[in-house]
Amino acid sequence: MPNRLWHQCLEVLRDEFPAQQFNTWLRPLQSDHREGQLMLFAPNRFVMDWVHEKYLRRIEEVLKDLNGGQAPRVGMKVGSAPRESEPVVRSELVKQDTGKRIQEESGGRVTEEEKVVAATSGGNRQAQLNEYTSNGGRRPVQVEGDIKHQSFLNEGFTFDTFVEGKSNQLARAASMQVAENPGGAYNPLFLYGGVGLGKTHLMHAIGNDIVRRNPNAKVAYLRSERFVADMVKALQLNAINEFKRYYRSVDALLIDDIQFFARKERSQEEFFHTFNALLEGGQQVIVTCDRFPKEIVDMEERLKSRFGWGLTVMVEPPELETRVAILMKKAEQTNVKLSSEAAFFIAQKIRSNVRELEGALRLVIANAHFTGSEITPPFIRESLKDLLALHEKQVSIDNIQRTVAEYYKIKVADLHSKRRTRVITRPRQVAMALSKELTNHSLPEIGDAFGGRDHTTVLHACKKIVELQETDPGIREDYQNFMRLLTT
Ligand SMILES: Nc1ncnc2c1ncn2[C@@H]1O[C@H](COP(=O)(O)OP(=O)(O)OP(=O)(O)O)[C@@H](O)[C@H]1O
Repeated sequence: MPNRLWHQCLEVLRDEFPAQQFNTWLRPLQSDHREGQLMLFAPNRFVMDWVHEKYLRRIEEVLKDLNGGQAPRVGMKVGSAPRESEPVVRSELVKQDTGKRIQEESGGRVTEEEKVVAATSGGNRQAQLNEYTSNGGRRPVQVEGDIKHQSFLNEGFTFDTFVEGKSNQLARAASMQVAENPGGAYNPLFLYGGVGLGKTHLMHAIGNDIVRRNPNAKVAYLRSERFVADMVKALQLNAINEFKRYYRSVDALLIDDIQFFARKERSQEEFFHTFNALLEGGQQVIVTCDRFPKEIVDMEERLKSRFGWGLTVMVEPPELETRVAILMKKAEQTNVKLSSEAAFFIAQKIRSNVRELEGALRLVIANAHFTGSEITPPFIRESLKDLLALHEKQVSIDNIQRTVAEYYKIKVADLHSKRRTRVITRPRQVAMALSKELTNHSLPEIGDAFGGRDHTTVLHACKKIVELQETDPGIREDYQNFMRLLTT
């Protein structure tokens, strides 16, 4: 039966919850609606428990409203929806494979847990938790040769050296869980987000922690290009079976920047089978990417769908306090005294990503060493002169207007015009708020740049956008995208 009801419910929830929460917990759910019962399928036990605890009540309310005041019975299961009832939803919603297909592709063994939760009735939570424990034994690991794959891990990237903030809290917590219990509830773990935000760091931290807990664990870390190169070499040398055996023998496979698999069909195919074999064997897979799985272009649907079976978590750009904390931590690691005033000054100037933030700090420290100076805001301004000039040059009002117009598919001239329809005023307000945040122009200067508007109009726009970011997940997501587009 078509899942129109669930589709409509998702559309409502999409507007109610922040994009990260929606993408992590609600978007991956599949549904099957028949005979007055709506069954929701979660990719794993953890997601099921979380949804059950945090969102189910709201889901039921929305369904009731949408269904003319009559709530369907709602159940939850770990697994995939039967094929014929896959959701007829907007293309970007996750569409996953059926249990039947897994069975065929994984040689007849279904690995998912099929325990049903009486989702509506509150149920006995302890009993539920007890029910979810069976996931098959871990396959004994055989490793080819004596290659020490741990050596690919950067030992400096640990949980201890990773600074927690609102932007990475969930990703860090999930990563720590994976390190504690590899091959367990979050398999695969899919970490995504913009460049230089700590995805690789977290991935290594997991690998390092797995090895610390179990020195015999075989952890393979590699960037996706390396997987491709290894495979090509194996094909040339007629050694593809060894290649397969090797990658299927590890306890944890960590693949960085999976987006580079785009258009590499054979590699995707090979990875798909490796991936299945590992999940089937209870071995951990961790993947990082610069975007949400569904948004990766030129990647096979079945692979993208498989990424969503475990936990998909976004790493966001760090907010000011986290940037300050990161700088303090990095300075401490290099035994450099950095006042909070100095850290704050750098963090305010460099907003793009952590890699740039580190680069700026390195530059300041090196200059301080050479000149024997104290690290003060004027000294920092001088040391980072070129870098800041570059930033200021890049983020001009012009640039903001072009980016915003392109994003919302309107003309730059519309932003200057007197037109007051919603499709124009909202982007105009967003562009004004961005100009205030990212440039040093005054309110009257910004007003001038938007067709000679009064500075109070600019002020109103800035307030409005702050307000909307609190209440409208769509605007919040747009704004974050702009910050990323304009500052990285
Ligand atoms: N929260 C954090 N605490 C401490 N250091 C961090 C944090 N986030 C990022 N870093 C540091 O920033 C640098 C860049 O991080 P990393 O290489 O993990 O980024 P990434 O998200 O994998 O980027 P890319 O997509 O370009 O590979 C690293 O040196 C890392 O240690």
